[in-house]
Amino acid sequence: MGALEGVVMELNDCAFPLVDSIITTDDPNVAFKDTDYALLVGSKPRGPGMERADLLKDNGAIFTIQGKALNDNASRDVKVLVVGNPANTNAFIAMKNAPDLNPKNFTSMMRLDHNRSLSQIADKTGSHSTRVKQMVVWGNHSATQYPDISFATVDGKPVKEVVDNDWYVNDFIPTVQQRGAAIIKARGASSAASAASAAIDHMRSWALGSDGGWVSMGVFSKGNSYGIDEDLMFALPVTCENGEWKEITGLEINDFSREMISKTEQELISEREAVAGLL
Ligand SMILES: NC(=O)c1ccc[n+]([C@@H]2O[C@H](COP(=O)([O-])OP(=O)(O)OC[C@H]3O[C@@H](n4cnc5c(N)ncnc54)[C@H](O)[C@@H]3O)[C@@H](O)[C@H]2O)c1
Repeated sequence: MGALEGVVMELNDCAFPLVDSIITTDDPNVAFKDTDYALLVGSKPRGPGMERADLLKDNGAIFTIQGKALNDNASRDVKVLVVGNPANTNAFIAMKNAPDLNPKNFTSMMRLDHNRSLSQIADKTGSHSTRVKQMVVWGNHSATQYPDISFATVDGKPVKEVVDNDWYVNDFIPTVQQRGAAIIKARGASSAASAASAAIDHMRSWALGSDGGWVSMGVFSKGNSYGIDEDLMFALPVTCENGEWKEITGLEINDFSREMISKTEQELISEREAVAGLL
């Protein structure tokens, strides 16, 4: 709680025009009272020698409590963004522990992966990230994620016509998948500014709309149009309008994409199995 006081001092010192007051608490029932936007960032990092299943369980305990507190206290229209890793499964646990809230209110952060993809394409093609459209990242926020350029355009041209397939498969995909690790290696600390910026992008699109633009969000997969397991928190291509996200349906999935989507789907299914006791 001492460190939190320092955070509040910094927030006050930013003199943000929209900050009215700040409540500090370690009680989720107080923190989530009438909450409209919840950014769940706190989670336990993976320690040396820690198995993935142990990490899932330890973090699962955090997100069970937060899901219940959101269920009992938050606004019925609350928008929840889970950033803390493993973000998709943590969001899934929170959602399952909030049965009175619409599952569509829970999302996990894939926007950083989406933005990383835009930036890599812009760099490769000598364009700008704002000129890259219709990017899709499927699946889990992990090394199995599938950054898919099948529908993407740059300066109005299909990206697939501008870059060669070898770069796409052997350079672009692994670079985006491993970007988090590359940043840790270079900086000695995990991505912070880019992650915070992506969280703002995610919430801004969700709340204010994406103007028809495609964005990637980890969302509840129930009823998805791509044959993906219907009980996962899975990154899909969406547009946002009127405070709601909507899946982009009807995209043609080729064999390569199907294989990549299936791989990340299998990982999420195994994560779900590891936390079955918390759901
Ligand atoms: N989805 C993404 O794209 C993405 C990107 C960047 C970081 N992340 C993840 O976001 C998380 C936060 O990253 P960071 O760099 O700020 O890590 P950090 O270690 O600096 O901060 C984690 C915070 O979680 C808090 N915490 C620990 N246990 C908690 C609990 N039971 N309840 C609430 N809070 C608790 C810790 O006190 C700490 O302040 C990590 O899990 C990281 O892997 C995700």
